[in-house]
Amino acid sequence: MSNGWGYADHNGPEKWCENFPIANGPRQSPIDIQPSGASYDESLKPLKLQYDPSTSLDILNNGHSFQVTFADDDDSSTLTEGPISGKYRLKQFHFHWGASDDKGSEHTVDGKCYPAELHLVHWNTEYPSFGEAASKPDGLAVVGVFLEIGADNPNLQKLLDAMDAIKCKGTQTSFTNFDPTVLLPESLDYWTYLGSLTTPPLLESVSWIVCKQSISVSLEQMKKFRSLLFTAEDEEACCMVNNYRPPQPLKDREVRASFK
Ligand SMILES: Cc1ccnc(S(N)(=O)=O)n1
Ligand SMILES: [Zn+2]
Repeated sequence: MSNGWGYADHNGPEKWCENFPIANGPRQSPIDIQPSGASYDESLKPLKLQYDPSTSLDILNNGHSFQVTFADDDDSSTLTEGPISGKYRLKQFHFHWGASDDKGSEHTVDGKCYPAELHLVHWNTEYPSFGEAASKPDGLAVVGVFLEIGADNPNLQKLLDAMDAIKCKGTQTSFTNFDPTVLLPESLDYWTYLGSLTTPPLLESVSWIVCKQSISVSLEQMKKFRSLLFTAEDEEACCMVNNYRPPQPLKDREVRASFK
């Protein structure tokens, strides 16, 4: 893979195993969630997400997605309870989406794809940093939220308005005073399982927490996502779409549900 990993035929998910053999590991993500195969676990606690909007810093096109990065030098924005032990700090959130509304999410539910999926990435404060945590089996916790076509979602608008400033790979702009709580669904019922990062280096360090309820996104708002580019200003333009990894084998794992 001469020019790094991506989502094209020559450097996409089917090729990642060449440079990242863990791609065929025992706890890869995403997965197809089959609700009938998930076991309700009464010991699972409700998610406790406490975010301080003043920790949001900037929004970046990293050439694979766009991400909003948060200050993580103290416990101002954290995830606790839920399926995890201890305290995890919010590092960033980003999305995955498709070229059309029939695909784009990474997790699927009984084979159903959503047009997009939000990932809120947190790291375990048992470890000194995100980088250290990312290599530990209990190092990360990612909350996944499906986006479903429906009414215009005003809570996405600040993100969409910033996209004109980050059209190309490597561009970023200030993105302050944003509370990611507004991106969460009303119900925080969830499925949880042990998995991995869904992009290289595909580290098997993620406790996945996938919300059962989706949030809405309009057709017009999805078109704005698709206006971003994988490419830098001095490269031939390639639309940022289909930046999702397909479901991976469940292998010897269980999926638990926080709800009956
Ligand atoms: C921070 C980070 C890196 C790679 N992959 C992910 S993801 N898509 O599993 O949330 N997050
Ligand atoms: Zn992701």
